[in-house]
Amino acid sequence: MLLGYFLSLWSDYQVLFCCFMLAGVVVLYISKHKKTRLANKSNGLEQTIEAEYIDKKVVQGLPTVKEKKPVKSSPKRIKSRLVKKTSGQACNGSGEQAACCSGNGEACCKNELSEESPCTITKELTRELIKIFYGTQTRTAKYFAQQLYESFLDRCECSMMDIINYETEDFLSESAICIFIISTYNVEGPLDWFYKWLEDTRYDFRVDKQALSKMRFAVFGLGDSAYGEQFCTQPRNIDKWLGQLGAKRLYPLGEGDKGSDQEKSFESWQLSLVNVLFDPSSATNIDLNNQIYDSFTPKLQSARKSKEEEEFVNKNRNGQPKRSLIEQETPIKEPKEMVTPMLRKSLTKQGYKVVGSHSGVKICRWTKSAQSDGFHFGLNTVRHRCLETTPSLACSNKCVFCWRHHTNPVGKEFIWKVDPPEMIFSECLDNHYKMIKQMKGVPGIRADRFQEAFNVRHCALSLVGEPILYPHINEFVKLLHDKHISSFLVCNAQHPSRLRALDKVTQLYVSVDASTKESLKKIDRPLFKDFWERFLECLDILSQKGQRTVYRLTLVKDYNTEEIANYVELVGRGKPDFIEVKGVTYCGYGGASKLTMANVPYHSEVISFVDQLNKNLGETYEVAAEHSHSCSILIANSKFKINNQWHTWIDYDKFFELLESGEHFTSLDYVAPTPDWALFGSPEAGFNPEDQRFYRKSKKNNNSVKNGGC
Ligand SMILES: Cc1cc2nc3c(=O)[nH]c(=O)nc-3n(C[C@H](O)[C@H](O)[C@H](O)COP(=O)(O)O)c2cc1C
Ligand code: SF4
Repeated sequence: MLLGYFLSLWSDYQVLFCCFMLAGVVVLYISKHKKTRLANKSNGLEQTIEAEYIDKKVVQGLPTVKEKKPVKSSPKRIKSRLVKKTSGQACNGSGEQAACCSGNGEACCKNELSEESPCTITKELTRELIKIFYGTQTRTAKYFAQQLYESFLDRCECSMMDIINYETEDFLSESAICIFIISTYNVEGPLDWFYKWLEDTRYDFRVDKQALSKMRFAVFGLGDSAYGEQFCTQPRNIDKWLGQLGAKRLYPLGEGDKGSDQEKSFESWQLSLVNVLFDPSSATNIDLNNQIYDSFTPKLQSARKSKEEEEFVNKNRNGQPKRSLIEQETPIKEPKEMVTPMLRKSLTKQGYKVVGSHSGVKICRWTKSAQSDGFHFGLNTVRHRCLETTPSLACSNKCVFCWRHHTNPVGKEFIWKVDPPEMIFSECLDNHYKMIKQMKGVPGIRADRFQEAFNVRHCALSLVGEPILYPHINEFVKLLHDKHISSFLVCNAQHPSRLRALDKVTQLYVSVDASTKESLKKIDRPLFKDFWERFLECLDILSQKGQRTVYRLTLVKDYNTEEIANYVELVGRGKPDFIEVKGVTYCGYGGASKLTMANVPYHSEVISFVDQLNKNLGETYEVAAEHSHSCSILIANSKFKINNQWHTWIDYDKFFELLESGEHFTSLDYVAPTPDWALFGSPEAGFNPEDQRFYRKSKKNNNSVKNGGC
C-alpha cells in the first residue's frame, strides 16, 4: 500500500535516479574495503602507525591525544613528515628553552603554548627514532645508555650505538633525537674522532652555523671531579658546540662524577629527561629554581647558590649585619666515603674484599700458588703467608697496565672519610683468612702450607691504589710490625711529602714506570700536572731514606723499553738497593687501556733490556737473581755481594730485632744469602726445587701471564 502510495507520488524518472544512487554507494563501499585488505596484506609496514601508537598509549596509560583517522604511509614518508613538523626554531644553547623545542619554536621557548599544543607536539617525538650514542672505555656510559634505552623501548622507536662506530658526516643530516651518554678522557679515548670533528665543524668559518639544525639532543657526561678543572670537559664542549651548530637542546647537560654518586646523578637526569620527552608539562619547571635541574649540573648549582646568596644579602640591607648565607647556613660537611655503592659492586666483582670505606684485600695469585708453588721476590720463604692489601683503594695515577681496570677512585690527596688503622688491620686479616678457607678444596693445595697460611707473616701493601695516601699509614705499618708481620710497600712516586713522612718498612718500592716525562705521562697518566717534578723529588727522597729500597720497573713493549740512558740517570738519583725489572702482566686489559699481548715482552726481551741497563750502570750494580716464570729479574747493588755471595734475601727475625732495639740500622743489617736456585743464570731460573709445579689441564699451555699491580 505504501509502495503504491510512493509510486503514485514520484515519477518514473525520479525512482530510477534513486536506484542509481543506491547502487553507486554499494560499489564504492565494496571497492574501498577490498583495497584496504590488499594494502595490509602486501606490506605490513604500511599499516597505520598512528593507530598502533594510540593503542600503545592506551595500554601504558599515557595521556591521550586527539585520535586521527588511520593514514597509510611508508616509514620514510612518516619520517619526512615528522622532520617538517619538528623543524621548529632556535632553542639552542641558551638555558631558557623548554623541553619540547619542536613545532612552535619561539612560543615553546617562552612556555606560552596552550595546554593542548605541547602535548601533541611531544607525542610526535615519541613516535620518532631516538638514538642513544655512548662513548665509553670502562663501560659505565654503556651501562647508563642501556638503562635509558630500556626505559624508551616500549614508548618509542629507539636505538643505541657506540659513538665510535658512527660516521661523522651522518650527523649533518641527523634528524633523530640524539642522546649522548659520554665519558671524559684526557688521554686517547672513545670520543676522540667525534670530538675533533665537532670542534672542527664548529670553528670552520665555511660551515653553516645552523649545520645541525635538524638535530635535537641531550648530553650526559661522565667524569671524575678528581680531575679538577678538566672535569667533564669533553661532554661540556660537545653540549656547547652542538647547540652552537644549531642543534636543539631538549634537556640541559647532566654530569655524573665518578668520585661522587654517578649512578644517582644519572638516574635523576634520566628521570627528568624522560619526563620532559613524554610529559611536557614538567618542562616548564626547568629553570634555575628547579631542584632536578641543578642537582646534577654543578655550574648551575653554584649559579643558584650565588643567586640565593645575593637575595639573602639584599634581604638584610635594613641595617642588620650582612652575613653570607654560606657562612650562616651551610652545615659542616662530613667527608664522603671513598667507595661508592657502584664501585663496591665493581671491585667485589673483580675479587676484592672491600674493607671499611677505603681499603681492600685480595688473595694474590702468588699466595694462592705458593700453597702449591710460586714466587715473589723478597718474600723468599713463606709466600703463602702473605697478606695482600691496601689501605687506600684510591690512587693518583691511571697506569695503562693497572690491573684494577681503572674502576677504583682517583684522587690527588685523601679527601674521604678516614677509617681507623686497627679496624682496617683486623678486618683485612678476617677477610684474608675467609678467602684462604675457601681454597680448601682447590687441587694441588699442600696441607702443611694451607695450615700455615692462617698465620700471616708478610703484608704486601701493593694491591692497588696508593697506600701512602692513607693518613694513618705509619700507624698501620706499626700494627703489622708489632705482630712481626713484615711490610712491603709500593708507592707510585707522586706524593713526596707523604713519602718523606713514611716510617721504616721492611722493603720500600717505588714504581719507575718510565724514564722520560713524555713516556711517564703516556704510561702512568697521572692526575698531577707537575707529575714529573713530583716523581723526581720522590727519587731524591728515596736516596735519603736509609732503608731497603727497590725501583720497580714494569716493562711495556712500545711504551718504556727504550731510553736506557735516562733510566741510568734515574738510578743515579734514587740510588736504590735493588732494581726489579719485570715484563708487564697481561690481565685482559681493554676498557681504559689499549694494551694487548703484543705489549707483553718475552722473558728473553726482559733479559736483553736488563743486560743493556746493567752495562750502562757500571760496576755499582749487577744482575743477581731471576724468576723466569714471572718474567722478573733482579739487579742489585754490589754491596749485597758479601764474600762473593749474593745476599738479596731478608732475615726477618733480624729485621724485627733491629726495629725493636730502636737503634739505627741499614738494609745491609738484615740480609740473608740468596739460594743457588734463585741466582741469575741458574738452571732452575728461580724455581724452588722444593716446590712442585701443579698444572691445571686447561691452563698448562696458556701463556697469558697474570700477576702485577703497581
Ligand atoms: C685514563 C683516564 C683519564 C681520565 N680523564 C678524565 C678527565 O680528564 N676528566 C674527567 O672528568 N674524568 C676523567 N676520567 C674519569 C672517567 O671519565 C670516569 O671514570 C668515567 O666514569 C669513565 O666512564 P666509562 O666507564 O664509561 O669509560 C679519566 C679516567 C681514566 C681512566
Ligand atoms: S698500577 Fe698502581 S700506581 Fe698505577 S694506577 Fe694502578 S694502583 Fe695506581
